[in-house]
Amino acid sequence: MTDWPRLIRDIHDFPRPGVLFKDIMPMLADADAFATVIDALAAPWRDVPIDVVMAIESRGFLFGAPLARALGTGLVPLRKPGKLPGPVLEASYALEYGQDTLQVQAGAVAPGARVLLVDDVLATGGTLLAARELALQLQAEITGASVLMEIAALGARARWDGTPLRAALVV
Ligand SMILES: O=P(O)(O)OC[C@H]1O[C@H](OP(=O)(O)OP(=O)(O)O)[C@H](O)[C@@H]1O
Ligand SMILES: Nc1ncnc2[nH]cnc12
Repeated sequence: MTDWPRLIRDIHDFPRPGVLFKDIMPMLADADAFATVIDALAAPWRDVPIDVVMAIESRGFLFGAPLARALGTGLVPLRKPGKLPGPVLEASYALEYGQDTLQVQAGAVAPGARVLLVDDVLATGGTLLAARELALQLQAEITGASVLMEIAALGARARWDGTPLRAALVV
């Protein structure tokens, strides 16, 4: 099996001074690593009923789409403002190095749909909590969340809602 974590680079002071940025691009470019990572993300959910993967723009799309295929679910993208034709629901949030807003199309899933939230990096958790808020606005049932990498020192897990939160790698 590929030692994929070694393909994630630490970049100091990006995109802002003081941030240690985890650069996943070399890992994505490696065929074995990418395949291993998608398998690892899918493994905890194989026997869990899930209707839809909700993936967060933009790096979350890189994992959400293949994960949805691996699990045989639908895919609902949560997008940055101005990308989705309306009507849309939205949630604004702070992340490790800025502020942003996510949107989802109203009615994107039926009330009660079982949703898995997917992103690449869990840092402060602001982004994932905004995704959760959108799922709740849609009256979805949050089955859990999956991320490639959790930066544990930033404390997101303590802010999470208690549903299963899986990380393929914790640093
Ligand atoms: O846990 P948090 O502190 O909220 O940070 C995590 C988020 O930060 C990055 O997104 P970014 O907004 O940089 O967008 P990108 O995926 O388009 O690069 C990353 O892809 C996560 O979505
Ligand atoms: N330190 C970090 N590295 C990569 N992506 C991030 N998103 C938020 N914080 C991040």
